[in-house]
Amino acid sequence: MTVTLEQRADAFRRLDEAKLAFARRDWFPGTSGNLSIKLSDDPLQFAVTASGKDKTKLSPEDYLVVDGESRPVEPTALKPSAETLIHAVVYKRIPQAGACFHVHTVWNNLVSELYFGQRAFSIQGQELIKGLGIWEENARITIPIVENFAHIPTLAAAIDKVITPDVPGVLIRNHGIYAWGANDFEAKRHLESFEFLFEYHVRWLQLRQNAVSLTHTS
Ligand SMILES: CSC[C@@H](O)[C@@H](O)C(=O)COP(=O)(O)O
Ligand SMILES: [Zn+2]
Repeated sequence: MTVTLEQRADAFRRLDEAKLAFARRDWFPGTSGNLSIKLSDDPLQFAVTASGKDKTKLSPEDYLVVDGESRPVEPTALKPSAETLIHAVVYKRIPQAGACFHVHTVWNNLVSELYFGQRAFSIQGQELIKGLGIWEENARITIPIVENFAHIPTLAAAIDKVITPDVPGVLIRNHGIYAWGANDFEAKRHLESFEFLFEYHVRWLQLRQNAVSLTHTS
């Protein structure tokens, strides 16, 4: 299937929108983060952020199109995100994924470190779990956590082993989250829901700890 110039331009425009929305929340500290939107399945091609850019800004050199091996499909001086291989793994492992977003936040880093021992973080009974597309009564979700291997093929292989269509995300220890969805709208909803759940959980732990300390000092 050939990707048309219109599809490419539409994906770049959607990436601009997602990028600005996340930038407003300070989700791209120090040029971290990367975003992609799938353009075709067979052969796999997706639009992805160029490496090392300031993702709080828009420029004509922000994105490029790559194939399933993370190689640019068009002549370009741009370098794809250093973590493009992870996007490729998500699209190959979860064929229904149409967009994949990665951000580093303090809340996702705290949760990834707190629960790395269990290699997963679970949470139950929160309304925002519905934001992940899970509507059962009192649902519990479990997001896997992988080690932050510096060697990206090793990191991508670790992610490949643990992701499933049951939960649309994976945490990397003291690094960040990858969240995906059928399209950019859904991937953004999933990412925002995860981040709400992480922040809620860490704040709740802090409040509980403060309450315990108060009981012991009074
Ligand atoms: C300087 S932030 C850390 C980066 O190594 C990486 O984790 C990241 O998210 C951004 O890398 P990039 O190559 O710009 O997509
Ligand atoms: Zn990263």
